[in-house]
Amino acid sequence: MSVAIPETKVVLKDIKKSFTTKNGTLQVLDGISLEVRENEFLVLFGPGQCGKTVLLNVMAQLEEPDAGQVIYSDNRKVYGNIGVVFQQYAIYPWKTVLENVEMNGKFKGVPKEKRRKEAMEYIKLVGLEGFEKSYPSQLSGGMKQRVGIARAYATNSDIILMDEPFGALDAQTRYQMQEEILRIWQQKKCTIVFITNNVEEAVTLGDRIVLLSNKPCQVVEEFVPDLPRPRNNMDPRFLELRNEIASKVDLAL
Ligand SMILES: Nc1ncnc2c1ncn2[C@@H]1O[C@H](COP(=O)(O)OP(=O)(O)OP(=O)(O)O)[C@@H](O)[C@H]1O
Repeated sequence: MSVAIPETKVVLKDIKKSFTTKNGTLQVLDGISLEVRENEFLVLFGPGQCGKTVLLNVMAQLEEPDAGQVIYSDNRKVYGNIGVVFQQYAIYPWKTVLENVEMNGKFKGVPKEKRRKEAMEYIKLVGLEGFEKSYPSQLSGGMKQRVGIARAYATNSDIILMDEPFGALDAQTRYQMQEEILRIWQQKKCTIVFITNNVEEAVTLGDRIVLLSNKPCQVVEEFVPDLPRPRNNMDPRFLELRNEIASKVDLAL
């Protein structure tokens, strides 16, 4: 029996990035190399301020690295062709849910009828059916982030980058959204690169967890949880892995 080997979607090769600040040069990324595979849920986990957002911006080609390469398997032009979900919702307050979700299609000149139909599908996928005409101010934090997820999916990208998307939510909503993102990803498979500084979230979500060190940020170790989904955070194996990773973060600090 042949086993399908997942295709590599993105390769990061020895990425370095520094900034010039009033206190001198701040080396943020210091030689990051990793591979992102087709349809995996990859978690990048590291302490606060270690450089996760900078790394994601480099992957999204919003930021130019000083050295190293970001290579997409299909040589794509990334801008506008990759879905990104940000921590602070980043949705337009003066636009409705539907208008926010169809925004990318509008920029790309997709005919109105087609982009509306697609946007409605994604609104349904994220559980916001019935709220198409609502404005962000009428939505809870979790619902706003559902809009962000639907908008990212509506780019029709096979890769979605998520920068601590649940970081601003209260604990209860955060748990609920973790279940939701897994349901959405299992229903509509794509590659997700998910940033978090929460170890429990990392173990709940990741097919693979890449532990990053504090600045200057490097890859410390990779973990592949051998835990069935849905994962139970009271399972002794879950706790063991969570503790192992957490102990290595302390070392990294
Ligand atoms: N444009 C910039 N100019 C100067 N310093 C920057 C710039 N962008 C990021 N930094 C610095 O790079 C470091 C890493 O920032 P980054 O936002 O990537 O951290 P993070 O790991 O995402 O943090 P958090 O988990 O708190 O969101 C920080 O010290 C930040 O101040």
